[in-house]
Amino acid sequence: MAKDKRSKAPPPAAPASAATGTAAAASPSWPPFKPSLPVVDLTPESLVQDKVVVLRSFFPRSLCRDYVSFLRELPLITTPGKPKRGEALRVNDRFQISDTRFANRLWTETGLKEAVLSKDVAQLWGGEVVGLNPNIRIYRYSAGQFFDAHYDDSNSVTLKTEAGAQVPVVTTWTLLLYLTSAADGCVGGETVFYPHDRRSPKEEIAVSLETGMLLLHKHGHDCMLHEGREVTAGEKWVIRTDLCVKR
Ligand SMILES: O=C(O)CCC(=O)C(=O)O
Ligand SMILES: [Fe+2]
Repeated sequence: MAKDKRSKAPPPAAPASAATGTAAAASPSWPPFKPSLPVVDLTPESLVQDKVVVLRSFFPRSLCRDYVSFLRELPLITTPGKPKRGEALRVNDRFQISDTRFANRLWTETGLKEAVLSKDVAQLWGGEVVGLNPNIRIYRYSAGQFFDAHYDDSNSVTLKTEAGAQVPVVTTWTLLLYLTSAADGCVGGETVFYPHDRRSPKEEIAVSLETGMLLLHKHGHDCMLHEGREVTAGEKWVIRTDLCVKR
């Protein structure tokens, strides 16, 4: 695919307040992080040098189960089948909310902050990481659903700190937290990267789902072409946000 005709992920939706003309949607009562996190020593593991890093067992299996039961009750919306020009075809059910508190909790109450800022990987992120994008996206892919090949954009965002300060940031890496896998009956759904901008099976790097694994991949101008492969049985559940660095 030519770089100038890059297929992008659909843009983040406007906040609920702008979309509906009402007050921003109430934050869900996300389940507590129990047992307390992290449950394992979170050692970032590089899958593609400087581009893809994973943290295995970031969420224990029991917590993934609690989250899937909870997320199932949220008002997920099935994407319309036909993407706008230049946008990737995404066929899944999705819930999206701007939730600063949950983004802060994921960052500070899980061991993620320490793992991301640890000196072995701290230089990867393209600046000083200050937190996660409050734009939280939940995806459910059932049999037949997928996210076609695309690139993720970098976005400018303002982060609110606990102390009330506003910090201008830019997103640099995508964060995907897988809540299900083959162990839970989900077949397919791998996240597949194409390092040379073409969808070549010979060059693909397919990351299999692992329950509780967190994956980070570089996005913006040198994002790798990637896709969420079709799920053929069971359900793939993902929490998506992004790393934010100071701008
Ligand atoms: O679900 C996946 O494996 C990929 C998701 C993705 O590419 C995205 O959220 O931009
Ligand atoms: Fe993506």
